[in-house]
Amino acid sequence: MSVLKIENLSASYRKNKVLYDVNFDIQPGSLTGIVGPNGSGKSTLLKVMLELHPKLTGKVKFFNSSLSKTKTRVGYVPQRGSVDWDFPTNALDVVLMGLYGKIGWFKWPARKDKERAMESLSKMGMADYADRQISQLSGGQQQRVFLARALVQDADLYLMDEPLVGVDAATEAAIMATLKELKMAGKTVMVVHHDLLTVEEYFDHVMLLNRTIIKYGKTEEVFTKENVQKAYGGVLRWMKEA
Ligand SMILES: Nc1ncnc2c1ncn2[C@@H]1O[C@H](COP(=O)(O)OP(=O)(O)OP(=O)(O)O)[C@@H](O)[C@H]1O
Repeated sequence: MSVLKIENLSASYRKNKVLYDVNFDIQPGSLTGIVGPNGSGKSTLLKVMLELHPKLTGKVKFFNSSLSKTKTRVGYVPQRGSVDWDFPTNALDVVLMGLYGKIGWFKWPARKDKERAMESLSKMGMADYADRQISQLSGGQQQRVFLARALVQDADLYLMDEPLVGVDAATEAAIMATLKELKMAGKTVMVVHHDLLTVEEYFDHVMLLNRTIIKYGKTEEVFTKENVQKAYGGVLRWMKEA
């Protein structure tokens, strides 16, 4: 069973081609770190797959089908900075949005939906903040609310854009524990990640990206000095020698 298969994908912003010849078939049940230098197209890759930005060429298949037919099985955690946090809503409502695919946009959430959303907030240590306006949460708390929203959706594939950026050590540990639980439950998780020092500890698969796939596969096979330097243009000092 294929979870996410990409063929010959390319995309651009106006005339600036930022992704070309992208091909991969994600290992089901894997926890993959998407790693590459700034501007290498990591966020764009997620957005194009999720049809938030148009592709120029290529095929994107979720569960051997289209995104529109599999939407409730795909969870997305966007970059925190890409969201309007002044939007007047509270943490619980943000989490309830994760259920809308299932309960329908114009239906009032039932008590059990609220209970599920509260459970998910509790799991991320955010139950006490359910009624708090999202603009009044710290960055790390906002990130936890996003994770709670993804969890309540109970998707089979999660795409997360830098969930660990700007969070403290406790939040990072809580988020990583959650991602590992998702993996243990048989879910597939892909995470845009910046910290090369934690790649081996956190991810069983790595996708090295620099406008195209430099290498994708098991961490121990792919995350080598040679491949990482290829992805980063050879300017990177290999951290293991430091
Ligand atoms: N909305 C946009 N309009 C025009 N160009 C864009 C836009 N968003 C991204 N780009 C450009 O596309 C390229 C890829 O950007 P993208 O955000 O996908 O990279 P990234 O790997 O996620 O970067 P980072 O690690 O800095 O978050 C960059 O050169 C960027 O400047």
